[in-house]
Amino acid sequence: MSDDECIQSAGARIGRLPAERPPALEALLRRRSHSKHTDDAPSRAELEQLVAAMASVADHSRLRPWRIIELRGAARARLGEGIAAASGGDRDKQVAKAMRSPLVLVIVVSPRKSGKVPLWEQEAVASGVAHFLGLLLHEAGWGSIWKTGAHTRSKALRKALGVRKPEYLLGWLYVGGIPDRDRDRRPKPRKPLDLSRHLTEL
Ligand SMILES: Cc1cc2nc3c(=O)[nH]c(=O)nc-3n(C[C@H](O)[C@H](O)[C@H](O)COP(=O)(O)O)c2cc1C
Repeated sequence: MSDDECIQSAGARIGRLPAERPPALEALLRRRSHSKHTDDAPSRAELEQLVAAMASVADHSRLRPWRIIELRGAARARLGEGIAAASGGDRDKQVAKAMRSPLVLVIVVSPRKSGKVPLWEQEAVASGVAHFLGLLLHEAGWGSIWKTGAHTRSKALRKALGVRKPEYLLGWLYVGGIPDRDRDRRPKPRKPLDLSRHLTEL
């Protein structure tokens, strides 16, 4: 099956879709994470363009209750050092893990005071930002994967990354170039959804 046939069959399972699928649907059907990256990474200018697009994420009262910390080069070690401090684990091992990709984007919930918008709604916005950013990165030809861990919300990791309460982490995206062997792969097969469970009616 060609890439297009594979995507087409995924789409066909979702519903009656026009032959020319809208770009957002196409991008979502093709989206996948990549855990292995080359040393290439989006430039600061490219990243700014993608992050600027997050102004369109649905956001109750437009609080924009999030921020992203960009880690490149030696700064990536801060992630590993924070995890090692939180877990009491091997610093060098954690630092090596954090440096596995050329760019790390730490996703931070930055709660705003609001009588109307509770924290869970603000976290939902930050989560949307992480999802859309991963989608846009993929569409732009970059690989990314959202990671977390047992110490994502630990004080030690927050401290290492300069994140102060009430801010907290939603995890981080490892970002980089997609290796040729992965780029050539056909779209990731997805188990079709059981729509009787995921789309219910009253
Ligand atoms: C909030 C969140 C946290 C995640 N944490 C991890 C993680 O720590 N380790 C991991 O291997 N995958 C984690 N994942 C899943 C990967 O990001 C990815 O979705 C998964 O490998 C499946 O690949 P796919 O996105 O191509 O379907 C997390 C996903 C989300 C949304």
